[in-house]
Amino acid sequence: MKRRCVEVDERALHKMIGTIIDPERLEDDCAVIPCGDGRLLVASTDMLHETTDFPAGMTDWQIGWMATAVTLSDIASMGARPGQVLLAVGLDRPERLRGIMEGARDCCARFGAELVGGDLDAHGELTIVSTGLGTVEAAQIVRRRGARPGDIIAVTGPLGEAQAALVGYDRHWKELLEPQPRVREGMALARAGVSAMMDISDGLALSLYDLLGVNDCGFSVDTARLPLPAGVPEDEGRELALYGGGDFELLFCAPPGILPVAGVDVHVIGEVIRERVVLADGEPLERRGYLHEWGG
Ligand SMILES: Nc1ncnc2c1ncn2[C@@H]1O[C@H](COP(=O)(O)OP(=O)(O)OP(=O)(O)O)[C@@H](O)[C@H]1O
Ligand SMILES: Cc1ncc(C[n+]2csc(CCOP(=O)(O)O)c2C)c(N)n1
Ligand SMILES: [Mg+2]
Ligand SMILES: [Mg+2]
Ligand SMILES: [Mg+2]
Repeated sequence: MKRRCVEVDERALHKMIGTIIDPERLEDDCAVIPCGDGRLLVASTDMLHETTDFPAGMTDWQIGWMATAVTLSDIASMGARPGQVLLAVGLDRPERLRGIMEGARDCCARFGAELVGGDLDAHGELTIVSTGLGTVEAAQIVRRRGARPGDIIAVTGPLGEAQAALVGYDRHWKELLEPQPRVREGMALARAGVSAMMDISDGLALSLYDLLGVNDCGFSVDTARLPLPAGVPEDEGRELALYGGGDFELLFCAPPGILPVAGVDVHVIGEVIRERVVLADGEPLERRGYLHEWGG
């Protein structure tokens, strides 16, 4: 939530969590758990609330879909195959449950996962926590750490569409409300040998800073190369693409030689550099995006 006087944001609180659990655990979109014979389990859990995540006019089916899609997107970002999803629903009105569950089931089915459990509670504000499990060969997992100078930086699709819908570009309403996790793309990119990957839930700029936080190199993007939301004037589109949240495309780095990757829409937007900074058109990029904040 945006507040005028910001004292703490979620990234600062993550640092505190890293004094309580192993900080390396916080470096990726999912927790990574060995499960024998060279395979890894990846697990993600994400909480969404009516007031901050479910815009007015969204159907209950779309709410269930979105809550599931955000978690499958984290699994995709590790190059993993989604397996199971559990949905915990803090329900404000009982008649909403069927639509929410059907949306979650349909999103699971679309991306090869199965809805296998969850929890149910009465709650003043509709709140949904989705938990997803996936699996990946240890040799194939992709983490946020691993970028190397000279790698290209790329994304899997247009940026800023969800935020464009929020500021009134109705043609992007469906992209905002029914995000499509890049599950097939994540697995194909992992097989192709990308060096680092994450999803862009909080906007490109914050995501680049997340990569900066766990790599020993920097990230330089060329704003003229950003895939912009259709139907938006270019300057505004660039602003939405850099700082808007809710897109759920994959952001990755890769040795240039692995491109193209069959069946994946790849937009190269920049290059990994030696200096530990995030640059846009050669200037330091503002660290701003969809960030939960607590103010005084
Ligand atoms: N309260 C917490 N306790 C332990 N680990 C946490 C906590 N919150 C986040 N993490 C871990 O920190 C890492 C990053 O989490 P974060 O929520 O920033 O990523 P994300 O789920 O990809 O982003 P978003 O929530 O915007 O979709 C993940 O590995 C997550 O499991
Ligand atoms: C009012 C409103 N603003 C933005 C969005 C897009 N959106 C959906 S999930 C998410 C981030 C990940 O969530 P979190 O970081 O809370 O896990 C974002 C930015 C929306 N649906 N509604
Ligand atoms: Mg993520
Ligand atoms: Mg999260
Ligand atoms: Mg977030």
